[in-house]
Amino acid sequence: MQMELHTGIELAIALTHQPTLPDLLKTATTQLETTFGLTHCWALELDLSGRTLHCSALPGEGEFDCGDFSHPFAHLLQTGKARELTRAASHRLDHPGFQNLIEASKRPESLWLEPLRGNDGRTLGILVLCRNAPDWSGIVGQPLYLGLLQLLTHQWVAQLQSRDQVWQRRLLKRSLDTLHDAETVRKQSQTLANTLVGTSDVMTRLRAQIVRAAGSQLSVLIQGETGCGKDVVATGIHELSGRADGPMVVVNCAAIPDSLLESELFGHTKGAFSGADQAKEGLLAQANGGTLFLDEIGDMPMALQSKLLRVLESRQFRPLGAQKEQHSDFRLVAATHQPLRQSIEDSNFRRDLFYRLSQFPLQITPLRERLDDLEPLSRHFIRLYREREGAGPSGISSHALKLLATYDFPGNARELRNIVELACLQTPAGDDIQPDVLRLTDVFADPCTAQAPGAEWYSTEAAAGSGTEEIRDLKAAAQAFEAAVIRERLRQYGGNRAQAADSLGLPKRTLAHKCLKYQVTQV
Ligand SMILES: Nc1ncnc2c1ncn2[C@@H]1O[C@H](COP(=O)(O)OP(=O)(O)OP(=O)(O)O)[C@@H](O)[C@H]1O
Repeated sequence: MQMELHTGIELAIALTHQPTLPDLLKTATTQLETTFGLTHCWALELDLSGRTLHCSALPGEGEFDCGDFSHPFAHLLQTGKARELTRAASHRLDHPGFQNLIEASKRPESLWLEPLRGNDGRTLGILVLCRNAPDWSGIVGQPLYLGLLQLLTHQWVAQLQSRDQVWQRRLLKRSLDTLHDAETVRKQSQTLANTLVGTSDVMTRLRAQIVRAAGSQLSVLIQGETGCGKDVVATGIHELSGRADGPMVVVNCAAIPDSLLESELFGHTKGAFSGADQAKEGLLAQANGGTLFLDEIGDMPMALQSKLLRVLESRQFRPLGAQKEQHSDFRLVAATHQPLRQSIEDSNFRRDLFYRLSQFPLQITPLRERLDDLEPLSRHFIRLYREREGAGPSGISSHALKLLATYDFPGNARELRNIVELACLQTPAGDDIQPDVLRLTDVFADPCTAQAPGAEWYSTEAAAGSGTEEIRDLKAAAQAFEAAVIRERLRQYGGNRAQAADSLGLPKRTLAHKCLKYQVTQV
């Protein structure tokens, strides 16, 4: 009796000290084997779904489907009653998993199958006791055996409960993380809304995407029509990123002549080529620790595209004339108004570079497809005008907004800004902009066909000094004049940009950029 008590206490201590359920089951089965002289003891655990019994100690799969009555465990779980299974009976069952268990138990003479339930009523699993003697009454009737089962089920339930708690905690943490993530995105999107204005659904989604892009190190490719805000988006990415304190280096690939673009990007040593009197640090090096924004990437010459691809793979580059490679840690943002997939088809853009650039693609919807943004954008441009000029209209009337909504804005937000600024000039300070001051034809349109009131001030005659009284914004007038000259010259050369550029003393690339900027597309 003393001996039995001693064994019982030792077993109880061992069972209560197991940190996990597998440890508990391993200890319990080993203790049962040694205490009751069993050849084997297996513990089968019912999974969370309640459909499968698992026994990790068994070789092979060790899984039993609770709906499969070709093994005895399904029946046992259904009745909830313990029973003996003789060797003869066990041989008749041809379930492969069960035969595997019999084999691993060295084909014992008798098995005792004990279903286990917790005191909270849930089914926990099954104990399989094996020995080479019939008649289990000497074991399963013993108080030590019954006490052990009670302790085992108690500990088993406790383990499941703590596993549930860990699981619950994990679930809670995951949902808190998601909430926290959503809150960060919401706050940063709100900040971004001060510069990237718009209340349309697409704009709201775009801002959230920008925040996510900013939080990653992925290369971003921004695509969208001219004037739709690609620069604003690129700046937003830089400013919301961890590199905001570093430099943002902007390169307009369309504005720099082909022959200079490579040395501008990579830099050069002194004497690397004729005219290189001084060594010059390239823009790649200058972007170290910050963001490199390659605008109009679609205009990058093919030869340079291969070199850029190599830089993007290693962040290593060699300045022209240099012996050694340099390293620059920059984050790349690229933008284009060109349909790059078409350029790839036309063999003007490298497919591998496209995939490298567009790890995080962002598409900006044209303004005409997000008319909800017209009002907030117009008010934003009026505010900017007032801040710059010190006075201006207080807002814009609903009729004026209705008129704006009828226009399709080929020049997108840039064109809206020009229209609003021109209207600001003609609206008394403190009033609202009215429809009659909205010039809804392209201010850079052909002067010969322009319908807008006052359009004549930017005809080529303006250059001769006549009709300039109405000019209130010299910069806009000068740009309009430039656009008119380019358009005329292109017409003169039948659309041949090389000849038109030559006749104006401009590199072809500069002319191309100006055409883009002023939307000179047809001649
Ligand atoms: N959502 C916006 N909120 C506030 N300003 C905007 C927005 N979109 C564009 N703008 C303004 O419109 C003008 C043109 O924008 P931006 O230069 O970013 O366009 P872009 O797509 O880069 O043009 P391009 O194709 O010519 O390079 C800028 O003055 C910019 O500040």
